[in-house]
Amino acid sequence: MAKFRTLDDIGDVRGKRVLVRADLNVPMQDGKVSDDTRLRAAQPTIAELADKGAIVLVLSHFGRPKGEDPMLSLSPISSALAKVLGRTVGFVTECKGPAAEQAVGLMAAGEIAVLENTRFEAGEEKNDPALVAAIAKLGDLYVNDAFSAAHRAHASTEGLAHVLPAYAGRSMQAELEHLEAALGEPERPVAAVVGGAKVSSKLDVLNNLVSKVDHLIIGGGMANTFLAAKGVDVGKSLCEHDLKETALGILAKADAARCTVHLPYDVVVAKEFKANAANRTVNVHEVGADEMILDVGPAAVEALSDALKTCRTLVWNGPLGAFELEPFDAATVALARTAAALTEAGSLVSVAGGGDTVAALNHAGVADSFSFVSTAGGAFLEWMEGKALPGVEALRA
Ligand SMILES: Nc1ncnc2c1ncn2[C@@H]1O[C@H](COP(=O)(O)OP(=O)(O)OP(=O)(O)O)[C@@H](O)[C@H]1O
Ligand SMILES: O=C(O)[C@H](O)COP(=O)(O)O
Repeated sequence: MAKFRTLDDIGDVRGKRVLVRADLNVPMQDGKVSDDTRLRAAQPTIAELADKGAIVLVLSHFGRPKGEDPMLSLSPISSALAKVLGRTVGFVTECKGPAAEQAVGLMAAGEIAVLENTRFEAGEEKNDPALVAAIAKLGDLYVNDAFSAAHRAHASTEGLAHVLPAYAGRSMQAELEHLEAALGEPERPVAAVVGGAKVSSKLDVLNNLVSKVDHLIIGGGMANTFLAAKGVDVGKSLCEHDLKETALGILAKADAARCTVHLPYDVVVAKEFKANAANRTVNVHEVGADEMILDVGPAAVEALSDALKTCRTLVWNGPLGAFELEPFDAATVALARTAAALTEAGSLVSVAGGGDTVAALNHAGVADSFSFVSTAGGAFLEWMEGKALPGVEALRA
């Protein structure tokens, strides 16, 4: 970490406007934050800066909006952040421009405000210098505390670091230190569990991961795409049919790299995507045309647990099933508990990351038993692949 400027190097911030890029992209259910891990991760940096008299302006994206979308406003999340911090948090309805400048101009030393979703701006994901300059007008200093968004070279995650004095926040610093300690030189065999719903963005990662791990356990929507690629009829399951060729390429690469790929052979299916939907456990070849695969089946989970017992290191991103909807949480909970028990027994180093993955581990009651739980999903996987993360690189001293 010596290569990065941190809050230890930031000097006197009293009265200075500090733009803090946090990751407030938290899971929501029924309009409420269902897991506040990322908000708690943002707390040390925000509190430290506010206590030192800075005017703290929190920047973040939320979801993947196409332009302005009231459903993806950060307003409700700023209230949740206030609860976590135990402090008053204001909300500014823009992240740049005259209205934002006026609102920030009225803030006093030690006050905190969240600015509106940076992805409402077309220039955010393009890292547009004009947007970078407009946001930079609001601040004197920039602190990046969003390791989980550091794989994006966006205006708020990368561009700002080039135009304002830039520092790593406490959460960013802790993530980099812990990941290096746990996974810098992982003990083999290494298993990776990759599940969840972001199939297209994670397929790229798998392509690189197969040459680095000994066991690749594929679950969630990811598994459906691989099963379909192998000719299985997955019915109405979440599946990216246009990526079947890519999936086959990954399987071939895994084979060449002697990486064992584990795909479910029994699955839990339902006709509706809702809690307690009528369901049945079937062989993957027996999924009905009107059914969805919502979880890995119990026989496959037992085999996965056995495979895990032979491993020394585990990296986990993405739940094995639709864990928010009981009983489709069963596979994720069972494998998480096996991993936690192995970690507690000292035979496994377990590192997990991902917004929903962390929520799933909390749901299983085992997050504290893992060796390290990262707030990051995609960024965590790219770090694991050995890729340079633009948001981290831009902070190098
Ligand atoms: N078989 C399935 N069908 C539909 N959705 C599924 C299935 N399995 C898992 N999911 C959904 O995947 C979502 C989580 O996927 P996601 O890829 O976002 O994981 P994550 O841990 O949040 O990683 P990241 O931080 O990279 O987003 C959950 O909402 C879960 O319901
Ligand atoms: O949830 C995440 O992994 C981060 O917040 C990044 O979100 P993104 O994948 O939409 O860029």
